[in-house]
Amino acid sequence: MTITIGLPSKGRMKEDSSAIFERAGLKITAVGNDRSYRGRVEGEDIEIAFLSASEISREIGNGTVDFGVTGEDLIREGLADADAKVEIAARLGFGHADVVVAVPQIWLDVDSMADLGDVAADFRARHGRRLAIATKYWRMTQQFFSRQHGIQLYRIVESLGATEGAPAAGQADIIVDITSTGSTLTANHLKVLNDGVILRSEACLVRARKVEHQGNPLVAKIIGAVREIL
Ligand SMILES: Nc1ncnc2c1ncn2[C@@H]1O[C@H](COP(=O)(O)OP(=O)(O)OP(=O)(O)O)[C@@H](O)[C@H]1O
Ligand SMILES: O=P(O)(O)OC[C@H]1O[C@H](OP(=O)(O)OP(=O)(O)O)[C@H](O)[C@@H]1O
Repeated sequence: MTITIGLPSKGRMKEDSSAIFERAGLKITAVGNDRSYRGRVEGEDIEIAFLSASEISREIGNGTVDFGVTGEDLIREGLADADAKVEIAARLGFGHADVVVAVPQIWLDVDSMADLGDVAADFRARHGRRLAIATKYWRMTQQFFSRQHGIQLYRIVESLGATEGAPAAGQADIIVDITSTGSTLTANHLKVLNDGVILRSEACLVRARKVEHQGNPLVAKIIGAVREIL
């Protein structure tokens, strides 16, 4: 059985992902010319599909690829019931970023999710509408606010980019977004709530849970080889 691995074809995870496999002794060669989105691992029955980090999460979820390297945030956001569909086989130590709840710095008496719950509860009475949260992480936001913190009175405003600018632009009151150095949040006068880290994400080797993987020596070899160099 040929094993297919999805690796980032572009973006911030591209170089480190391919390098991990090389270091693990799985040397990737492109099939066709340099612009090809298919590759192979030399000497093994392994195909490489070069895809974007978000496509990789989707393709592992539906089992089109057996393994992939992508951010845990994209797995948890992209897939309902992620743990049933995929296994995080290894955390790779790059692509670190936190998915966080951030509010305007001028909200001086809001430092925690409990404080934010109080704000949300009387937001409509004060402002005539629900608290608006700008994010592209709507699944994680709903889980964190509704299930973990019992906050039900809010509205999600889908943001596809420049999310940190949404409060100043009047599109939303607060945001849920990814941060690494924190400089974009600071530049936009936002602060992370002290218990507002939803997920500490990093690049992961992720496996689609498939019955045919059980007892497959190549599957075990890939996981073993990657874990060994971490
Ligand atoms: N500073 C950062 N900002 C955004 N994402 C980051 C950052 N640091 C690490 N990441 C991680 O990188 C991954 C996204 O990478 P990238 O933006 O290259 O993906 P992509 O799917 O190709 O993006 P797009 O399709 O939006 O161009 C996510 O898993 C995210 O957690
Ligand atoms: O905490 P920081 O180090 O400031 O990083 C966080 C920012 O970096 C990313 O945007 P980027 O400009 O890379 O573009 P993208 O949204 O297209 O990935 C991300 O969406 C945040 O806006």
